[in-house]
Amino acid sequence: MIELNDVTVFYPKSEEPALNNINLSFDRGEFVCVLGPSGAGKSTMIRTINALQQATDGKVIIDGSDIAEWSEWKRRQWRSRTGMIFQHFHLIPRLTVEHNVLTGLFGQKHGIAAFAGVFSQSEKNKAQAILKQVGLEEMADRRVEWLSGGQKQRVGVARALMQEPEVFLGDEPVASLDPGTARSIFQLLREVHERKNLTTIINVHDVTLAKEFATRIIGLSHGEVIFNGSPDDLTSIGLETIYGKALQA
Ligand SMILES: Nc1ncnc2c1ncn2[C@@H]1O[C@H](COP(=O)(O)OP(=O)(O)OP(=O)(O)O)[C@@H](O)[C@H]1O
Repeated sequence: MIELNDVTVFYPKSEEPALNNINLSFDRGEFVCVLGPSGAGKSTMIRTINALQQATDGKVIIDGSDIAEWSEWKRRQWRSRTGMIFQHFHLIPRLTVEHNVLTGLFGQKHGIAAFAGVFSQSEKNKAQAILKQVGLEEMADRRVEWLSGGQKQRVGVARALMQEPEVFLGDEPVASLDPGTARSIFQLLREVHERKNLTTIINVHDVTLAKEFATRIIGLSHGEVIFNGSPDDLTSIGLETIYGKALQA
């Protein structure tokens, strides 16, 4: 379980906190979508959960253990248990699809071995099996730079799966995709989430996708939680509070 207890994050030289006294918990099996306008603190929350950003105040507790007390090695271990998916994919364009997927082992292997493409046959077989799950088995040898945005994000999901994660964190993973492709990526994420019984936390701007796929929605505004409930409970009034303007639920 992931718990944020009274978590506040100030960036250096900022007068306003990026996260302000956040209290949230995330259970295994939850598919949580985080909504909020630009600057609300969504990325900061993901980075704080991933131990990339330290809380200025409060505690981040993973399975009962306080992140602040962890060694850098333990933090890295935690990151290797969390699969990250990004808006701009963060893939290596000139490498093949399969090689990019294998870089998901980066946290578990020696960095140079991972980068130089030194992977065992069993690791390659695993990458192939994962590529099949995300519908890219025919594209293993293709360079990533030749793929469409949706295909690139499937590679991003496959790379995260290579880590055998317990947690999936997405920072606007569909913001660069057209609506149909965005929906198919959410379908894939939800499918993988259910198959692996993950904890999934996705920042998203698209309210319709959040309402369709999330088991719970969190609304952030100015670093504060202003909605935390089921998709059905998110009314147009709730959305107006999150975004500060009238939106249709
Ligand atoms: N590295 C940083 N240094 C200083 N301030 C930062 C830094 N990163 C984010 N901030 C500030 O912290 C606040 C929260 O930013 P954050 O990126 O978490 O919001 P967000 O909801 O993810 O926004 P977006 O939807 O635009 O990605 C903003 O005011 C932002 O300007």
